[in-house]
Amino acid sequence: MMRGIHVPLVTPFDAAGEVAVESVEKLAHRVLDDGAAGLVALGTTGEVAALDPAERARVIEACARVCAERQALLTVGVTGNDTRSTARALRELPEGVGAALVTVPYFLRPGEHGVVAHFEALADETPVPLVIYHIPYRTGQAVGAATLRRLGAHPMVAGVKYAAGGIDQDAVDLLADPPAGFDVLGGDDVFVSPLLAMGASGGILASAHLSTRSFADLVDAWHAGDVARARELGHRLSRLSAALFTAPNPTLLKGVLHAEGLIPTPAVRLPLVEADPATVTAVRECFT
Ligand SMILES: O=C(O)C1=N[C@H](C(=O)O)C[C@H](O)C1
Repeated sequence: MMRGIHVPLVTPFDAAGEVAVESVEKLAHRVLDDGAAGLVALGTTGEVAALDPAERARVIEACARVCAERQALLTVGVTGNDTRSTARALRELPEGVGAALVTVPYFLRPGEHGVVAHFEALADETPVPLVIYHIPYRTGQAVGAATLRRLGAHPMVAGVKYAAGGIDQDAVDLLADPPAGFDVLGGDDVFVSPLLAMGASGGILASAHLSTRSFADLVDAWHAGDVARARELGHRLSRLSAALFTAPNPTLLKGVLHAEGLIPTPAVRLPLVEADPATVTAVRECFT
């Protein structure tokens, strides 16, 4: 269901600090024109925590409009660390949303039994398929291959965005024997190429706002078994991603998109602060 590159869109702000909806739509069309398979709205990259409910609704609406027109999958980030409110947020997702990217409950550290109970409860009542967002360096909660395999057997769990901060033993175990129909998507930009080499279906990558076509080609090359091309693209793109993540995401990405004339301002909301111009220049040198 989730093969290919899914771009977690930034939320651009205009000079008055309001969400620049027109710019969201333009970016969405641009990445889909360049080979992305779908969009992710309200991810970390979209600064979801800094948006109020009305702003979140406008971002989803804009992305849903574009995805409907382009027949692309729209995934929406749903973050929460209690099961009841997360289930409510899933039930309230509007028309046009095709999947939900749901973070492993963060900060609380409920243990893997708690993670299983959380996702099974959500999967039993969600209106759209779930993608588990596994990012232990942000959530504080480990989730092993056996747990992901068990959750992946649920018909409403479509996959995992795998962001363990590297290629760990659980990634190797999971990709050796994933549940049928369960997609493993790279979520750490720098490590997407090795994950694809091991059998991942694609990636949810902020870096794919830039060089979208090359990221899509990277997925295709690994899937087609064109190792020479995949390696060359993988090494090149990992340098771009490494440069892009030398400052907190999406500060640098927004700086670059603004410098390229693709969003009206580089503004981010506190506690994020804008990237300095020298780092923006360093990233631009990686893809020009
Ligand atoms: O918003 C996302 O989805 C992503 N967030 C990650 C992060 O900010 O650490 C990076 C990844 O590329 C996608």
